[in-house]
Amino acid sequence: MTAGGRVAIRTRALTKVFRGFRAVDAVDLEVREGSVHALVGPNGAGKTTLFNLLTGFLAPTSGTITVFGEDVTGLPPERVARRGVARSFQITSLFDTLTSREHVELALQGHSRQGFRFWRSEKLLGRPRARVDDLLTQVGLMPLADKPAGLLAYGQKRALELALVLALDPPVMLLDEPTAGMGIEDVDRTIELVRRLAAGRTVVFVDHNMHVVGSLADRVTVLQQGRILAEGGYDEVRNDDRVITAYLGEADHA
Ligand SMILES: Nc1ncnc2c1ncn2[C@@H]1O[C@H](COP(=O)(O)OP(=O)(O)OP(=O)(O)O)[C@@H](O)[C@H]1O
Repeated sequence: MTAGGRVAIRTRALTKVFRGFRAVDAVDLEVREGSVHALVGPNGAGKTTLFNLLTGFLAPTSGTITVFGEDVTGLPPERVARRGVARSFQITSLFDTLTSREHVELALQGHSRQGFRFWRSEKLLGRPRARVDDLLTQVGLMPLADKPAGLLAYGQKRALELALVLALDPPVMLLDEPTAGMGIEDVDRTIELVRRLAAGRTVVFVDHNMHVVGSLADRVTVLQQGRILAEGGYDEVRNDDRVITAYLGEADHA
């Protein structure tokens, strides 16, 4: 989790307009290599839209995105992924009848077919079985490797999602609400898991749970109405009056 000298992701004046509505508005974001960076903000602040822009799932209306200094603005997701940025997928993309092992095998096959050649570990390519076991072990699913995904508990499915993004071995990992919908036990297990997965890579995540943000993030960017409202360490932004007001405003409207 130590921040390196390089910038992993940088955006300049990044903007996404939906039919005249500025969902992301002139955002200058800097994610340092090796950091764990949280994106937070009230509902509708633009977190998901920003996430989709960073991973190529949406094309920006204007502004630029660079990954390790290279311009990726407007590139489709698979080409952004090839530059080292991969995101977690939600449970909705799991196949009920396939086992955890089969999911991970598929993810690894997709990975080698698309040729993520910048960072793949040659040593591991000849040992797919060992690699599958290793990934399942990392997320704690080895004992359930041969159970169909449809029969896994909610927290286990979320762990499988993490295994699938890890299969890509991305230098930059984007996690969309990794603890959403979890009970406290699964939340704490996931915090530990993400902390381990973050070693040696850059992680950007969106989460509404401030316990998760406080436990994991080296740096927090607070968005409101598409703009950066505040940025800094967790304690710094938590005590920022503008942030408190933004969240109180949300509670008022709830
Ligand atoms: N495809 C779209 N077309 C029109 N408006 C959109 C679209 N996607 C998002 N928006 C709007 O952009 C704003 C930001 O949405 P976004 O989902 O990025 O916010 P968020 O911070 O992720 O919110 P939440 O915490 O509720 O997930 C919202 O007002 C939303 O209604």
